[in-house]
Amino acid sequence: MAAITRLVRTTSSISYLARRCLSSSAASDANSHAHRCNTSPDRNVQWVFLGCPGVGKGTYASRLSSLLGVPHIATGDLVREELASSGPLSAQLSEIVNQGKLVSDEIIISLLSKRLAAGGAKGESGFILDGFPRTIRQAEILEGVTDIDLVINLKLREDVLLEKCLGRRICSQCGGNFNVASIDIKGEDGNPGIIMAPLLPPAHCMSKLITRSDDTEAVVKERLRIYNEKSQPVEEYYRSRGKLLEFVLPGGIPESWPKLLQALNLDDYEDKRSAAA
Ligand SMILES: Nc1ncnc2c1ncn2[C@@H]1O[C@H](COP(=O)(O)OP(=O)(O)O)[C@@H](O)[C@H]1O
Repeated sequence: MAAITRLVRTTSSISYLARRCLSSSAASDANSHAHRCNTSPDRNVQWVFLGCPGVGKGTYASRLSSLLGVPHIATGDLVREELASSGPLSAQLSEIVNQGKLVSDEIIISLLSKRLAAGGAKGESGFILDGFPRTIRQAEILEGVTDIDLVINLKLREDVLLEKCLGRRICSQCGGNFNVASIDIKGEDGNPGIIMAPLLPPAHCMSKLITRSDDTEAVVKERLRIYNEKSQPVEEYYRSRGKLLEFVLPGGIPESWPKLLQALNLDDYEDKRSAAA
């Protein structure tokens, strides 16, 4: 309970800086809202990324965060930092994460509150959340304390998700995220194929690559199962509030990034920003 009260305090203190991208007619479709969203340089977005493990939430959230100048806050990273710190929660978290289960709402909200408070103290405003909310309860708590402008729901077929999770690599030195999976699925029965080139590290990272301990086949399958059970209802939660933008990834970063920017009406954002300067 204390953690939730803290989240209330920290998110309310930053929410006044947010501008609503979506208009108040919540029943309207988020896709058309997103097209009309007039992002300006003084705007601090409060966006959420949803999507299955391996879909690329981290990649696209991090790119958008650099483009828009707002922090990218991934609760999975907060959990991994806590694990690495060998703090009081670390043994308990390690068991949960390595089984592919969700950490309790209390713990995740406590980690998120601390992160938001630390950002607030540094003058951060706006955010792109990645990996939160993952349960209806988390969504309700978030909705109760702040205005989420837009929820981007990334989609990719399940066989690709598994391959992408198994191909994930992190450089133990620079922390860079890479992917060695090479996806080339031919279209069949009227369904389109999909090609995703690997995202290979530079030569100096090659010998330092590590794999997340929860990116094994059994654990990824369990995480996908849990996503369908606990997190898919969160999509419906935001859809019914007119905040959900569905985005089916057409391929790797080179094809998907420009199309995502287009869907968000951000394709000429840099030009708009320089024109306004
Ligand atoms: N919002 C959350 N609620 C509960 N557990 C979470 C949440 N975010 C992250 N976790 C925990 O951290 C793990 C890693 O999260 P993340 O890096 O987002 O993985 P994924 O690749 O599955 O999206 C999850 O499997 C879960 O145990």
